[in-house]
Amino acid sequence: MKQLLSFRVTHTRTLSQLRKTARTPRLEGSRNGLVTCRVCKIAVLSGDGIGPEISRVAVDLLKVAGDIEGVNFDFTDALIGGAAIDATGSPLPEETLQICRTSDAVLLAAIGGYKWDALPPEQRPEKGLLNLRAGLGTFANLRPAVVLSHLADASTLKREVVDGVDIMIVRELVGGIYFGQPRGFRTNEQGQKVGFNTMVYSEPEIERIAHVAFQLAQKRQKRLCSVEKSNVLEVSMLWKEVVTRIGGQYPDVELSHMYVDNAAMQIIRNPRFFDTIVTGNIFGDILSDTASMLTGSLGMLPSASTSDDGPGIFEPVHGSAPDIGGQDIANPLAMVLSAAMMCRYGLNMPQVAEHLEKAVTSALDQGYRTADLFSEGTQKVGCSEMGRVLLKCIHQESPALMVEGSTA
Ligand SMILES: NC(=O)C1=CN([C@@H]2O[C@H](COP(=O)(O)OP(=O)(O)OC[C@H]3O[C@@H](n4cnc5c(N)ncnc54)[C@H](O)[C@@H]3O)[C@@H](O)[C@H]2O)C=CC1
Ligand SMILES: CC(C)CC(=O)C(=O)O
Ligand SMILES: [Mg+2]
Repeated sequence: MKQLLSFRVTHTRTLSQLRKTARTPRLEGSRNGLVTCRVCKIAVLSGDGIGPEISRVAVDLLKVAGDIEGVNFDFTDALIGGAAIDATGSPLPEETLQICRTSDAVLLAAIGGYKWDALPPEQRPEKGLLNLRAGLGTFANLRPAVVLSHLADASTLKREVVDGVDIMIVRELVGGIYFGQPRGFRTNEQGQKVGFNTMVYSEPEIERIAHVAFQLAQKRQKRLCSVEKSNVLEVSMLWKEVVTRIGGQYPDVELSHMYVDNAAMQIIRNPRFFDTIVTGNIFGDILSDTASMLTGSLGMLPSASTSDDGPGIFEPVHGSAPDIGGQDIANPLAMVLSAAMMCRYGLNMPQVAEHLEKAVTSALDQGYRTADLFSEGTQKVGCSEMGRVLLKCIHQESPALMVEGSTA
């Protein structure tokens, strides 16, 4: 966790620079003319599957950490994904988008599930998430994959391969093949059904994500690897050309290029080669799930998605895990670390983030593991039990500030 923390501290300034309109929490209440509390409006989108279980843990921790630091989190629950389809017929109701737009940040768990898999593309839960990202313009998705020393043996790869890994994947989030037109189904001349999508990027779209990635790399190890498929795809040829040109403005950053198939292999073969990666929407999606296994579990990877203005979206990298939904066995740590990223980068409240991050470190130090990370010699806990352990850790760190009525 030390490495994760040091990444966070080191990069705070870059990320707040990226968020040109950093959300400034409102001030509320005064005692003898002194401000006593800050108010942060958070849209909570729990979604489907394990979503409600893991977001409950994060919200409970935020309340306690906020109380300790004099921050009043004003949470508004809103529907997205399958839950929204069931309630309203739409995977992203207009009301949800409005709540998100008027919030300081969006804390999202996950969407999707078997129940909705047969729906047409426009009506699926995934469409709700894509439309939310597009609606808020969150083009820069930062997905850190950091191997914590306590968990190096939890990876399916050897400790000597994963020890010390600290990769930042910068994924373009509102363009590429997930959004390109035309898309759909048609019938060809032979009467056969054909499905098609379009992978498209414009120069400005590549330029803005490249700037984000170079600026992040400047604050890290100053090595940026641009991942694409320019040996085959025109869209990737343009990607490489634009990233190379933007690189001229960042002579202190060593830029390399890699085809995505090779990158997937190198992440497994020699992950420490990578410092910062910049890539398009679908490649970043796939490579971040790949990189998650370096850390021991997909349930460990948080993310932050930022725009030029407006609230960011903070969500774990994983999906709704319908295979384990409702069983209280999911790992809530990616969700908790996403909430920490929200506090640190979305709300500029590093002191609140620290409570959450330290609680995660401390719970792992004490040997608590959810099923995905469990091994002999550690203590297996469920999702809500891990939540209680984390709350206890926060209270142990700040005993003098123990909040009346809180349930450690
Ligand atoms: N951002 C989002 O909301 C995303 C949603 N999805 C949706 O989620 C649904 C399931 O997709 P999958 O491909 O199965 O991906 P998934 O990420 O939900 O699950 C993949 C595997 O990882 C496990 N897993 C994931 N998160 C975990 C956690 N926190 N703790 C313990 N184990 C965890 C699952 O049990 C499963 O075995 C689909 O409907 C998909 O479209 C998928 C990815 C992202
Ligand atoms: C639309 C989502 C399901 C895409 C995804 O897997 C992700 O963003 O990680
Ligand atoms: Mg994904």
